[in-house]
Amino acid sequence: MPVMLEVRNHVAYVTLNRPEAMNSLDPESIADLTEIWTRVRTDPDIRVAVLTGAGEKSFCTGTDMKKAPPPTECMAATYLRDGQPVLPQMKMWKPIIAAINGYAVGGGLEMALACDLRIASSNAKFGLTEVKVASLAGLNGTQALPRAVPQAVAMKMLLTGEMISAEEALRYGLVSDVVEPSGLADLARSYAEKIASAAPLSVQATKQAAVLGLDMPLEHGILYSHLLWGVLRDTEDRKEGFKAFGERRAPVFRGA
Ligand SMILES: CC(C)(COP(=O)(O)OP(=O)(O)OC[C@H]1O[C@@H](n2cnc3c(N)ncnc32)[C@H](O)[C@@H]1OP(=O)(O)O)[C@@H](O)C(=O)NCCC(=O)NCCSC(=O)/C(=C/c1ccccc1)CC(=O)O
Repeated sequence: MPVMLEVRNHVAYVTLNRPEAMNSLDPESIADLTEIWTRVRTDPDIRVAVLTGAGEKSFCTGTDMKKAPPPTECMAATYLRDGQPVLPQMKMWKPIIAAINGYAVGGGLEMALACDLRIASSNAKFGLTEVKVASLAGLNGTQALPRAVPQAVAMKMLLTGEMISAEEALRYGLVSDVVEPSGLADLARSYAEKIASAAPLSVQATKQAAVLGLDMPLEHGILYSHLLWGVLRDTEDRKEGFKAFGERRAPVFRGA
């Protein structure tokens, strides 16, 4: 399988599984990802996802440039019927953690930018190298990178195609943690299980408030988040959370 899915303890582990091609995205991987993200978004048993690459060299190097098929129709037809590939399926209120285990290049970095948490192994490298192959970081890179790191750094990366190291990515805030390669999967699992043990509706509403709030004036964002708090106020899980606290026991959340 070009992409593997395993669900354990409410966590979906999504692994790009073409290490021999640096986990680049061929048409089969894109088809698998479309199906898998739909499952992650809709399966009530799944509360959070971890996206990573097989092996220790590469998270994902973007489009498989050796297998990209020539277009069979004009771009207008594709764009107006299907929209963008890959990223729209990742749009969901369940959190996604990128566990970046090596190169995150081109569309690979763009997928990582579409995730909510980014953690990396110390050998990871990050680049939007599309200008070097006569293309453009057209998934979200030209928009998301300048919002994720200082603009001067983003412009250098976008215009020169130069890669940065894990240490630089940590310094610029592109990732929150850098660990030895052998510790990456455990760290991803530990964050994912923490998120999965929290109340699912609360986690999703929190992501929605933070993500949508970024594009709102502050006062609107604050008011919107208060409405979301109100949406959660009457949930069974909030009652359970407060009750469990009083009874000094772990809460049992049901997403209701
Ligand atoms: C990452 C590298 C610098 C690593 O170099 P290294 O020397 O360590 O390893 P290699 O020998 O180069 O790689 C091993 C093996 O893997 C194959 N490989 C690696 N990456 C790709 C790839 N992206 N496509 C196909 N094959 C790949 C490599 O050929 C080797 O195979 P072998 O010879 O052993 O058979 C280095 O690999 C590197 O620079 N890779 C390319 C990175 C890159 O340029 N990525 C950008 C691709 S373009 C893109 O992602 C786009 C996304 C997009 C935008 C908008 C809408 C949809 C998608 C743009 C686009 O598609 O136009």
